[in-house]
Amino acid sequence: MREAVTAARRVVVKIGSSSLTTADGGLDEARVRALVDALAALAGQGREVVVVSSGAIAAGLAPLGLPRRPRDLATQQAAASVGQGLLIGRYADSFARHGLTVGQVLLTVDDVTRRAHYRNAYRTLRKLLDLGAVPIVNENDTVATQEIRFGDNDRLAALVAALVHADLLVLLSDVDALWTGDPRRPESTRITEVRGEADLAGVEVGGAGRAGVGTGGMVTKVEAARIATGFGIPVVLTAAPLAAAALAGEPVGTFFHPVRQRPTARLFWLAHATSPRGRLHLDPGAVQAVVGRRKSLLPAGITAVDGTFTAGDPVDLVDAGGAPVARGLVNYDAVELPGLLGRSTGELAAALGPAYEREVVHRDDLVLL
Ligand SMILES: Nc1ncnc2c1ncn2[C@@H]1O[C@H](COP(=O)(O)OP(=O)(O)O)[C@@H](O)[C@H]1O
Ligand SMILES: N[C@@H](CCC(=O)OP(=O)(O)O)C(=O)O
Repeated sequence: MREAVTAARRVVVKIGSSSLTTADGGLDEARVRALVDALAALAGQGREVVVVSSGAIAAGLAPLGLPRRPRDLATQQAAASVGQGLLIGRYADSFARHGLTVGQVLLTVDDVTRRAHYRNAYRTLRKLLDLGAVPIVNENDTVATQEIRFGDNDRLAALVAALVHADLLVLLSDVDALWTGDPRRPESTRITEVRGEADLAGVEVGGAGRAGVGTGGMVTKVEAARIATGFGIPVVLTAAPLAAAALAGEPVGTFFHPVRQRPTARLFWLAHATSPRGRLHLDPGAVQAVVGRRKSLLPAGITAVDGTFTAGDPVDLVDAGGAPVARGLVNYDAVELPGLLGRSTGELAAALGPAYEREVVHRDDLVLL
């Protein structure tokens, strides 16, 4: 029996497209209902459930007469727009059979990475749970552009788990566990527990199983498990039909133990959840100061700036060879920086005023990569 599972009060359950659709790609009502039965039982025990559900694009294909998952973003967005409504309708009906109400929550990357936004997302999710509703989360595919898109709900689920301070993350897929290699190969074996990085050494994590249905395959699930366990949240990875057994603490699937040693949640967030909006090129002295001595980054050590960002955005700090060495929240807009580069803070304060004495990235807002 897995005690971390049975003791969990707040649980985030992520379900992949491959577990919600039929072989020809339509939404499979029986599967949604079976999953909801397992989740409703959990809610019936007084535990809080947040569902992160994929399947909007898959559910929109048939109604639009599309034979397979489109490659271009605009058609994917159209499919998601049609499919999301059908998907939430299925969940609403299935949960209603158990007397439960669902709330749809569509999130973009910004909603879970920018501080002001994630507080907002947290408040909404918290309120839904307080009111006894089941939040059904998905990425807001219809508005997300390629650059600002997660594209995979595994990572989104890990971030939502961190956001709501979940006690457990369950990743449900069409494969019963993490295997040492492609599960179809005879030499591959099931991995029952992962205690840390060492247990993942040598594991071959491949792409999506059913071509045209799932997106990230095992790569994004293992990454999601790393993110969640880094926040101190245990993870169970298993197949959708084993959801009830997994939630009852039975030793099915793969259990990822939480990693004890962890950076503060905010910096972990910065390293894993944010996409950099630009790059600051550092001279060797600045790399030494930031990486070696954990100092703030000053304008004097920056040689060039790429990207269009505004103050508060995440940016990567790169060395002379262009390799990222750290990520941080920048204190200036991209357009302001070129005029400041190479100048000391004293000189800038004298020329431009005391506001220009501030660091470009403060050391409290920096995480080494
Ligand atoms: N080491 C591995 N262990 C388990 N499954 C793997 C592994 N490598 C690749 N896979 C594939 O990953 C698939 C699950 O990912 P995906 O199709 O994206 O699912 P979902 O739609 O649930 O997110 C499995 O069907 C399996 O074929
Ligand atoms: N947001 C997309 C899902 C993207 C995704 O992560 O899919 P999957 O790999 O099946 O979990 C959708 O609803 O179609």
